[in-house]
Amino acid sequence: MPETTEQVPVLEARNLALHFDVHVGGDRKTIKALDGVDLKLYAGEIMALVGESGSGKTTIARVFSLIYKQTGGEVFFRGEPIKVSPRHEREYFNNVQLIFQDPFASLNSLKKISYILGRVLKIHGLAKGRKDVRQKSLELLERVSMSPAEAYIDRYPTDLSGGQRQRIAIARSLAVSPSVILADEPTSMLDASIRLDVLNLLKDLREEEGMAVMYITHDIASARYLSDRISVMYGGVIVESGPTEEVIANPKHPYTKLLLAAAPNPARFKGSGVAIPSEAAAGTGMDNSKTHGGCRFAARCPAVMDRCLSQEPALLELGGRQSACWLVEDEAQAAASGELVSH
Ligand SMILES: Nc1ncnc2c1ncn2[C@@H]1O[C@H](COP(=O)(O)OP(=O)(O)OP(=O)(O)O)[C@@H](O)[C@H]1O
Repeated sequence: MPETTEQVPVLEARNLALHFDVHVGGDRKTIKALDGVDLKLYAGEIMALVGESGSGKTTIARVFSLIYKQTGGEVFFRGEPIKVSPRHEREYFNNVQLIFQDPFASLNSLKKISYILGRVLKIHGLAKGRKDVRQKSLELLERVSMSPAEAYIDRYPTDLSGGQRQRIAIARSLAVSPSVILADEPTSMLDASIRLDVLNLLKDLREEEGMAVMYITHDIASARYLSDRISVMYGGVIVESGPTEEVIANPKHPYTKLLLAAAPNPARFKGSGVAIPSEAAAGTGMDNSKTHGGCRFAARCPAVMDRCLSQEPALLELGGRQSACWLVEDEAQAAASGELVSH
């Protein structure tokens, strides 16, 4: 959590854009997966990135994991622009690790757990000799509560449940002692009964090892359960961000209000992690290949005003919260002039 506003974020995106040129049935289209994202992740915090399908959440994780190169804007690690060269990448991946959605696809099912963990330890020069590699692999298993570790180390991923596989994937990323984990829907492929275990593991890693976690999800209830801060994405930009409880109790952006209204019970979290039925309850998702004159949420916004159709609101700071909405701009101006505004 930021102790002061001066604290340097461990990861930061400034005006980040990623536009994909695609060909659809002979036509060329530009998909604006990210279209000017401003985002900060601070050391030791859990920040949830929430939004419906196609809003750009995975694309952000992929840019921060150097899988995609942005087409605009900048990304920073500890205040320095992220450099892409073999030497810098290695150092970067010692600090920033990505956990994928699908623990079935991300682990080689033909190899034993001992090989999967030992390989990373050897590649990064973190263990030497068979005994040391095995000992450190056992320690990694204990860190993700796969205990007794001896009972798991000689098994194959196919012998394990989805939740256990995700723990192995997390253990593998912990081998380098990262300071940041990017967790892209880490529980969405798991049985409802074990989702909470994996979320609690991420919580423990933050508590015990001080890691920063960017938790990507559709599910605002699990975001509430896990995170200190929520950033809400819509159509390739952040439309609202702030301390989790404040955002849930008093959402500023009409899109966040719709997400909360569409969630079956935002106070619920029993580990079921049911995704927000946003399309059904809040209209259809945005077509991010179309150009929009004003606010990208205007077509779905119940509070739309004339200027929303022609001018795009910037992400505005208001008392430790941020929101990209003209209503909030009005509120900020009223606050500055001592008026009271109610919506
Ligand atoms: N490699 C690619 N080529 C073309 N378009 C892409 C590519 N990757 C992502 N997109 C598009 O970018 C947009 C954002 O996708 P992204 O996967 O980041 O969304 P998301 O919020 O993570 O959604 P989901 O929750 O469904 O994963 C979507 O319209 C997607 O189709």
